[in-house]
Amino acid sequence: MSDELLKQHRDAIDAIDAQVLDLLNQRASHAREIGEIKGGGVIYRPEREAEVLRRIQSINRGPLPDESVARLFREIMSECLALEKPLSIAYLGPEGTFSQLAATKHFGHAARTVACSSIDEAFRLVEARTHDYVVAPVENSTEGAVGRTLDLMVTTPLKICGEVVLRIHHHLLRKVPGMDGIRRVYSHAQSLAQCHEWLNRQLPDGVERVSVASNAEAARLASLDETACAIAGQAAAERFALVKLAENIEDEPNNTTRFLVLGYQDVAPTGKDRTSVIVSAPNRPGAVHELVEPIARYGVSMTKFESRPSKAGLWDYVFFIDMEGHVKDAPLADALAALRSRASYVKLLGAYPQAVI
Ligand SMILES: C=C(O[C@@H]1C=C(C(=O)O)C=C[C@H]1O)C(=O)O
Repeated sequence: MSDELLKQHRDAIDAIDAQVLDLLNQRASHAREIGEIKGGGVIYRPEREAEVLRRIQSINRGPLPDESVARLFREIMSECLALEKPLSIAYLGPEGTFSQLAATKHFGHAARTVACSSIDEAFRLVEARTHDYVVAPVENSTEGAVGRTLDLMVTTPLKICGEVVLRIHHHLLRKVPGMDGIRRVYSHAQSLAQCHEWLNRQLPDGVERVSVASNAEAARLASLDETACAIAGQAAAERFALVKLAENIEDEPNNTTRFLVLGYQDVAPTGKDRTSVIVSAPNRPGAVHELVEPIARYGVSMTKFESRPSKAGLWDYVFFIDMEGHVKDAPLADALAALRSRASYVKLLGAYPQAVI
């Protein structure tokens, strides 16, 4: 490699960096001006952020991949927004949980993430306006619904204003190397279930499986006890300086969790949205079929249908339905109007941009 050639490229990079820096600060100045125009109103605009990310991907000519440029612009917007007003995001802690990763993936590193001791507490702190948004897991591709989040959605006054999709990798972590002398494995019940087959095959007989409040809590407990190990992700491994005994031990290679972002805010349509509702049907034959019939009739794509006990009466259910489209746009608006006329109860949980990254 010629030293002269190397120097030429590095000089070019230095000059470009100076321009990039200048342009970033120009962008930030506009964001700050926009903050003034908003005049203390809602600062975070998910519809605009989704539009920025989708546009960047559509005009990207490489060699950086679309996903990389979207990640970079995610951080740029995060820093610009923080000049208008720093956001605080409540999540199920402690630090190092997948919920925290999801919060940072969605809001970028300039947002402050606040660990809460339960999903309930995270909702309550945002409902009380102590924090701006809550990020809560709602479903996992292997294990299905997160019941507690769904139950909180029934009563919360908060609206869904975004979604985050996160690939979940689990590792077996321990304070010391080697499998000898392990007596128990800590993890969240969902993660124990997601790694069930691997644990059956690989763990020595008699190792107790102990479910705890979060994976980060599992990692913390394992950091205090050499006879224990934990199933948790990379962030928790780093935070508690644990040794990785085995990597990516999830049974399902595409293991993915979907999180919802909730706050006091309605979101305008972007052209690629999702709408979530809770409905209940009168308890008679064919009622559920009648309820969803308009969704099919108007050609709306239903991306989720989940039932939960309503807690109002025995064998009484509410249904969580996600549909592609925005409640303000046809054909979803028409389908929802028809659905309202048939359901005994409908709650609009929110209409929000589909996850971009
Ligand atoms: C600058 C704005 O405020 C925030 C920052 C954005 C950005 O940096 O592009 C986009 C949307 C908002 O979350 C805006 O509303 O346009």
